[in-house]
Amino acid sequence: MTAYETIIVDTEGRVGVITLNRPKALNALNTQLMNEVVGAAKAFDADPGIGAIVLTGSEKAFAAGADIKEMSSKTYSDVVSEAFFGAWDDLSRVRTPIIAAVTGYALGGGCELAMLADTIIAGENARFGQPEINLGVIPGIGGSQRLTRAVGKAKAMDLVLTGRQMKADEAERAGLVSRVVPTEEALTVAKEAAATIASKSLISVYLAKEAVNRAFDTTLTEGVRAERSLFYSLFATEDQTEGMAAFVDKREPEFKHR
Ligand SMILES: CC(C)(O)CC(=O)SCCNC(=O)CCNC(=O)[C@H](O)C(C)(C)COP(=O)(O)OP(=O)(O)OC[C@H]1O[C@@H](n2cnc3c(N)ncnc32)[C@H](O)[C@@H]1OP(=O)(O)O
Repeated sequence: MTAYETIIVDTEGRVGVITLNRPKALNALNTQLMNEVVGAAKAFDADPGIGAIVLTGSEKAFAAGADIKEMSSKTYSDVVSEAFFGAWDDLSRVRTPIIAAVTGYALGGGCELAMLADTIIAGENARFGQPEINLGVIPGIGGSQRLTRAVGKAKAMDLVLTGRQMKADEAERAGLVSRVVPTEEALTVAKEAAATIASKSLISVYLAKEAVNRAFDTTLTEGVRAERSLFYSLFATEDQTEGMAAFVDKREPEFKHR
């Protein structure tokens, strides 16, 4: 069992749960927390017993951004030589689907961390924003890119340039979050969605995630070609045989993840 100081790690069946746990600092993302979250996510990803990951915070704050107190004294040479925030990029290489259950503040790096997940389920009290402009900087964990892809240029410019906060209902209309639910239900709904994903064939889940992500970094023609190739490859798996046989036999499939 790995001991963590800034997160709580748990499993429920085939679902891994990572809870940010720096309540006094509204889950501000310091270097230790970054390394712990990334380490826990990678450990879940390496575990074939885990089929989906839920990432969450507290009711008041998913995360109020990068730790401004840690960041405030850094110089240009510090951030370059440390490759500051670089470890967060590892989350985008996790193949196991990650669902962010967001309640409260998801600001700056908090919003960027939620967007590093594959989908976001928000409580009604969630507040999203990229307020870095108020600190004399800009987003640094992919916010200018992922937010723009999620909500389009007009709203991304609005949020990044004004630093204003966006409520959950606006975030849902804009396409940033997949569902808004009562605040106290957000974690439960996220865990249920994760359990549903974890009940599928892990191989098809990996390839489904890869196919959707292709849409963000290639042309439509190349993306459709990549999807077709991934689709064909699934006909080499036992789970495709089982999944289709189960439908024909009118029974539930028993996936073996191979
Ligand atoms: C990663 C990059 C490059 O994209 C950059 C960033 O992420 S920059 C950070 C962006 N986030 C912010 O600018 C939000 C900063 N926080 C706030 O504006 C407020 O805390 C709030 C609106 C989220 C909540 O306000 P309130 O309820 O009044 O609580 P506070 O008293 O302000 O906060 C409680 C406690 O938490 C500490 N805190 C909050 N946010 C951070 C943070 N981002 N970094 C470090 N510490 C944070 C705050 O200082 C308070 O602690 P004490 O000072 O009382 O010990």
